[in-house]
Amino acid sequence: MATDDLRRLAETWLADDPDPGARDEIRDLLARLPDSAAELADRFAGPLTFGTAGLRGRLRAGPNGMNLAVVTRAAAGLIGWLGAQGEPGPLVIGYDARYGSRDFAEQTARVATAAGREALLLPGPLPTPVLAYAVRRLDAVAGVMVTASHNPPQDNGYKVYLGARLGGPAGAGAQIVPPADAGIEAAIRAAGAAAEVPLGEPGTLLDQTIVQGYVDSAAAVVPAGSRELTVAYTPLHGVGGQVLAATFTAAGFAAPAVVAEQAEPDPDFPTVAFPNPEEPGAMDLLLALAARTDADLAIANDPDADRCAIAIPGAEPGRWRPLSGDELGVLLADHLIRRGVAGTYATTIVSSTLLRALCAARGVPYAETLTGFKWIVRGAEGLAYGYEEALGYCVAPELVRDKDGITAAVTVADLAATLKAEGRSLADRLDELDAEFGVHRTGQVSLRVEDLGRITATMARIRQDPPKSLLGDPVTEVEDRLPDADVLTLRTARARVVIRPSGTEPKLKAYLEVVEPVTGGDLAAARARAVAAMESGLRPEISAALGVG
Ligand SMILES: O=P([O-])(O)O[C@H]1O[C@H](COP(=O)(O)O)[C@@H](O)[C@H](O)[C@H]1O
Ligand SMILES: [Mg+2]
Repeated sequence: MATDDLRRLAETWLADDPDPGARDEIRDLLARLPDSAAELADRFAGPLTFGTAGLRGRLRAGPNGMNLAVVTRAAAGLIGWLGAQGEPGPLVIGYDARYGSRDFAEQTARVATAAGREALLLPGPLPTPVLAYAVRRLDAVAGVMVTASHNPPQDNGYKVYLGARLGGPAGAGAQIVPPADAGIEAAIRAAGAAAEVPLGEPGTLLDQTIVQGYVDSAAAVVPAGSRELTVAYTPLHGVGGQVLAATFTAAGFAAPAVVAEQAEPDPDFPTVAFPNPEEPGAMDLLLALAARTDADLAIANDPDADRCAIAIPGAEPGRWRPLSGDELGVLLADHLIRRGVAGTYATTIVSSTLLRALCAARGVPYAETLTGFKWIVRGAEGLAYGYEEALGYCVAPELVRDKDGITAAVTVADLAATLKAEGRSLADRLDELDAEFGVHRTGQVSLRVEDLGRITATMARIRQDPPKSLLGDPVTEVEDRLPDADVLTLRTARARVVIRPSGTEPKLKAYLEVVEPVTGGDLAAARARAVAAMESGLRPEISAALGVG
């Protein structure tokens, strides 16, 4: 864009931005033109759009960031769209402990009340699943959760949920999907200037009853059983701590030992490089605590507590083994199937194929959807359970129509305690599943970029010239989901690779799977072959194909 056009865009925005800090940022960038041209162009590259999980972006001024002006217009668009649907009912609003979260939540409430809609604010920074629960429980017309989940501290985001009347039976309390997201985006564009959006009263602050309601229902997700279990836990500087501890004690477990440095919400996430349990090192303090307290199970939530990661004692004393989302996802499915929980079991096209095999063997209905929990929860009539490889699990779809790191945690604790009472462990159950179905080893390669164009270019290049062979086997199938979804799947006899751009972060992701049959009952040998195929074969091959490293 020409510098003059950029300057005009920025000046127009400046005149409308209600936040003095944000105005200073833009003024500063304008003063430093032409040196700041690239930065300004990026900030005005376009509006944030609804990705995998709502709006998400850097906290910074301009349309391509999360800031008060963008949130005001987003709220005005949402409220306008709800009005246009002719649906009455309250909007319920939650927020995490990130920079800006509370302000963005309160601004959303004011936009709602000015338009004559009741706004109900959750009583403090709380987990995303509490908001998703509240949308259903309070029969809200819609919900907003201000959070950027596990993203870096500089980010924030805005998740939008619809209640039963607009979301339909499967989508009641779930995040928005097309066409609602496009409709709301159009309403946001039409909302006009942020400065002209009317602001009303601050809305109604809900009391702790809603939190207690969630805690009681979450605890009731697990049936009575053994509660002999020692747990180490971290909320990873996020908002999960109190609700998780309350849920554990309500379910009859002892309160877990908590990583002290990460126990309280802190928007700087000071002890981790990325507050994402998937990232290397994020669980180090947790594993140290688990070893120190001789725990049976280590549990981490992501900062908005909709994800759950666990680690189990390793083969050698003092060593801990973090499980992948696929491992825990299949363990939970297996547990619920054994408990006789009827209905469809669902996962996504980027998760392990083990759930499909398990469901087929047990005669249980199975469904597969695109990436994102908004799709999983709509994946089937009569959903019993859903999970995705990104550490997301829904064990109680009638309670929370989204992933829920709290009910997942208490369910895996129930499973671990049940096994422990039988003198067995989660590791034993994983062994049994591998012996029965073969070792399904999954992994991920991701390309983090500064320039989003690199993602588009890489996808185009791989579409044009996909790898002909992987692990020495010919690629027998290349499945392209365009135009429905920007997803490419490659298959060989032993491996599967799914490549797609992230919808929440500037990343290209490849999801890898290698399946190694167990021959002659030798599980250890099959595992070793699977690890070698993944680490010395598929991972380097795909890293090279994507240009990672
Ligand atoms: O960030 P969260 O915890 O809200 O999680 C969100 O983003 C994840 C990553 O999505 P992507 O691969 O497109 O970046 C999705 O797997 C998940 O379903 C979605 O709810
Ligand atoms: Mg999250």
